[in-house]
Amino acid sequence: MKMDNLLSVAQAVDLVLEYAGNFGTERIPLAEAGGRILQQVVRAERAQPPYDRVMMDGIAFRSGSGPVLVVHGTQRAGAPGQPLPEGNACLEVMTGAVLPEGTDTVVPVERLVRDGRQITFEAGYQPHAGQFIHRRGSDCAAGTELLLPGLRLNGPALAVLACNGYAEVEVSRIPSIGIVSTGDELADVEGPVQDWQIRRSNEYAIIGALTSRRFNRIEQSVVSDDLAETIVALREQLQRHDVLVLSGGVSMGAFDHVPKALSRSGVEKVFHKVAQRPGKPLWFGVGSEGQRVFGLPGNPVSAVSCAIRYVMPMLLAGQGLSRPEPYMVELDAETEQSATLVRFLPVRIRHDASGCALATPCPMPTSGDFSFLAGTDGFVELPRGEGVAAAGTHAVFHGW
Ligand SMILES: Nc1nc2c(c(=O)[nH]1)N[C@H]1C(S)=C(S)[C@@H](COP(=O)(O)OP(=O)(O)OC[C@H]3O[C@@H](n4cnc5c(N)ncnc54)[C@H](O)[C@@H]3O)O[C@H]1N2
Ligand code: MOO
Repeated sequence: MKMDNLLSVAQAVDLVLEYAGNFGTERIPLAEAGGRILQQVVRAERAQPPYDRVMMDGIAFRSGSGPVLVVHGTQRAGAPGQPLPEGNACLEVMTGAVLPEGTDTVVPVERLVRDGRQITFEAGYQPHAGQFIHRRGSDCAAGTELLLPGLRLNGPALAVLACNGYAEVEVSRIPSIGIVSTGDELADVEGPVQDWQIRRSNEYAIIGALTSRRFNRIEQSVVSDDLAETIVALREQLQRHDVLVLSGGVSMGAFDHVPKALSRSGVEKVFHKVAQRPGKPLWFGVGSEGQRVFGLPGNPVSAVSCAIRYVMPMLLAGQGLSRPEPYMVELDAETEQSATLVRFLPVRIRHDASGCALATPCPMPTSGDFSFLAGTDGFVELPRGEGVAAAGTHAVFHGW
């Protein structure tokens, strides 16, 4: 059958990922590093904690001394450790303070009975020697490898960087992405719109997907359905960006100039058309300087589905993240399959009482109707098959 000659989704994704490469690294201030991908080894600046540290507000004393202790001063956090005098002495201590020299045990203030400078413990209280102290180096030794390249930096990771003196951090560089909309029918988001025009929306679906994944170096541009103008615009965009994401102009129409304009701009085609619905006319190629170029089909459901299924995995792989584990969900209603095409089926996700993710199909009327899409969470990838996929079928989910 003719469709069988088309590339499968799996083959097309593999080809895109083959070209993922990486986009280099950059040093950025620590406070801007949340969500970025670490590209250096982070080592402990010194032992942590760097000193024996008091865990409770109370007193520190030498175990075995007493039973009546005399307070000789206060050891605050942020001050060098004080020596404890000989005899039945103790020091008032604060949480986080250096354990005073000569003490080995801390008793919380709630357990103390105080009379002026004299301290005894509440009736029946027996402190264990060495209690309530964070020992120097109990967290890690100096020089320990704490974080490795490839980690997505979350809050705790930023805290580890801060604690070890990393004011700047080496992370994967965010590629520069040019989003190019093609079409004479496209009008701006604001301003007048004629009866024969539509407002440009695909780039916002793509921007939403990009920025929610922290890809925020984006430039938008528009070209008309004119071959010469498209070539000029694409050559310029190729000089400015690592990745181009075009929408529209990749199917069979007399004004669908994108494949020709790309090849005349030195972009080598890797594939055109994939056995999928929506998004069959997807185009992917590589520029003369390694720029990755996606020609997304113009229909809005096709454009955003292909952005999620192909552009995002390529960008994430280029950040040094491994291929994500498939996120499986269970269909909660039967759904028609296609014998020849993989279906990207929009769904809403909910969880049953046992936590299992259930996907409610929200089939698209056509790939041009997308108002309903905003109420969905993403799509499932339904393999080719005869007839219907029964309720209970497991499928891979891709979130918007
Ligand atoms: N003879 C054939 N015609 C078509 C085929 C085919 O195989 N043979 N494939 C169809 C499929 S499937 C798709 S998908 C579309 C893809 O077409 P293009 O990529 O060439 O896109 P356009 O024709 O430029 O536009 C399609 C549709 O999308 C609207 N559009 C375009 N850009 C935007 C935008 N930025 N924001 C919102 N909407 C946009 C455009 O107005 C059209 O309605 O081709 C089929 N035809
Ligand atoms: O496959 Mo096209 O992407 O339906 O409209």
